[in-house]
Amino acid sequence: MAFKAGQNKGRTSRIVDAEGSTAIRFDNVSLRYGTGPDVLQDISFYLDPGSFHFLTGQSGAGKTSLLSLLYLARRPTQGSVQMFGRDVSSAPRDALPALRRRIGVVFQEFRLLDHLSTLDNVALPLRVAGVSEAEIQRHVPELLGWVGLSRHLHATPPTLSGGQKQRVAIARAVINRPDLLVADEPTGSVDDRTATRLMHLFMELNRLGTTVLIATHNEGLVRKFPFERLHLEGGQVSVLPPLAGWAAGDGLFAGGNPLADLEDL
Ligand SMILES: Nc1ncnc2c1ncn2[C@@H]1O[C@H](COP(=O)(O)OP(=O)(O)OP(=O)(O)O)[C@@H](O)[C@H]1O
Repeated sequence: MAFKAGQNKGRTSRIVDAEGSTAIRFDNVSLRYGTGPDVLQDISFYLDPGSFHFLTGQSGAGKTSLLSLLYLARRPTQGSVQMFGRDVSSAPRDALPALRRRIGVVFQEFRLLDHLSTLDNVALPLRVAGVSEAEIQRHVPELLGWVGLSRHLHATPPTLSGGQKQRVAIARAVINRPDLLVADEPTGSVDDRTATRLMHLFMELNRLGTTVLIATHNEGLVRKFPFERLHLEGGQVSVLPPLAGWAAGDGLFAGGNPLADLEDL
């Protein structure tokens, strides 16, 4: 599959594996809002480059807060966050836009631009990166087809259902094949069958080298896929083993490309 257009050239200084993905390291990170209590309390963890994790925890446990540190919307109150081979928590403000372009984000509330079409929303990261219009017209409809939105290329977000908007948001997050994908409840507005198919899209992205972290309340999904869980509780984090009882390659993809039937959505 080729849902990006030549974006990996000229990148340097990362903790990388052979695929060009990134490692994540939190050291003694705390986060609080204003004068409130610590939402994250002195947490430390390391995620391998090219890994795939679920982020779990009850409502209010701090999942969105942790993701906001990863997509560089906030800095920790204490501690350091290492990504792309550097301490991003102390990176100068003018370094942040370039770092953010390497991160795909699916926001819980989608954050689509209502005045732009589906196609133009998804094309945004490519346009920012200077990808040619010809490539955009080739790649964006292809990806929107994979997520089942071929018939909605020119629709604007206010005319779409919640599940359709969610798939536009997912397409926008993955189109540029980011080094890191963080997704906040990315299957919260779709049915189980579509959720499973979207997981296949994330897994395909991961296979191509992207480090993936998916926050979810959907225990059925967590039980279905064999990924470790970064679990938040009481401001603390633990890395827990997969809930699914099968190993990657055991048969989920038997019969070919898992993305092949996404067009039927
Ligand atoms: N902007 C903010 N200002 C003040 N408090 C906040 C802010 N954002 C989150 N919080 C608080 O931080 C805590 C963690 O919230 P967060 O949204 O990170 O949890 P969550 O695990 O993502 O929850 P959910 O599963 O319901 O989305 C909550 O107590 C919440 O009220």
